[in-house]
Amino acid sequence: MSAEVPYCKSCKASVMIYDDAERKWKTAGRAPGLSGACVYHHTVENTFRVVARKDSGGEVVINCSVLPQLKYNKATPTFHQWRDGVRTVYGLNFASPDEANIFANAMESALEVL
Ligand SMILES: CC[C@@H]1C=C[C@H]2CCN(C(=O)[C@@H]3CC[C@H]4C=C[C@]5(CCCN5C(=O)[C@H](Cc5ccccc5Cl)NC(C)=O)C(=O)N43)[C@@H]2C(=O)N1CC(=O)O
Repeated sequence: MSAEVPYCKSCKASVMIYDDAERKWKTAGRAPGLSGACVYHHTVENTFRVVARKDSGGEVVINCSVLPQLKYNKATPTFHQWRDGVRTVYGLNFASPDEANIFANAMESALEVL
């Protein structure tokens, strides 16, 4: 029984990573198409992380800790973003505002209990 449990359902989004050099968003991963993004809660350590996997092939395109100081930015009703430390900026282009809200609620509740 893993101590790590989903904090929300898997949310459909196109996962983007910001390329600082070119100053543009790039689609994360090799396979095209949508991913399932989920916030996981490690119930023993009380830590959280975001894991996103491509629908086709299951490639992991996000695996990042949700640190207490994380700023989650809802840039539009369907495009949310955050910085992982100082390195990477992740953007999630959600398939619908509902999916965006489900994911955002999980992130915001995680940040409240951290
Ligand atoms: C999938 C395409 C995508 C869809 C939607 C729109 C929405 C706006 N938008 C952007 O990329 C906006 C425009 C300016 C650019 C400039 C910089 C960026 C890029 C890197 C981060 N960033 C910040 O503004 C960060 C955010 C932040 C605030 C607070 C906490 C955390 C963070 Cl990460 N603010 C700081 C101060 O760093 C940025 O989001 N930017 C998206 C966009 O145009 N497109 C279409 C395309 O690209 O063709």
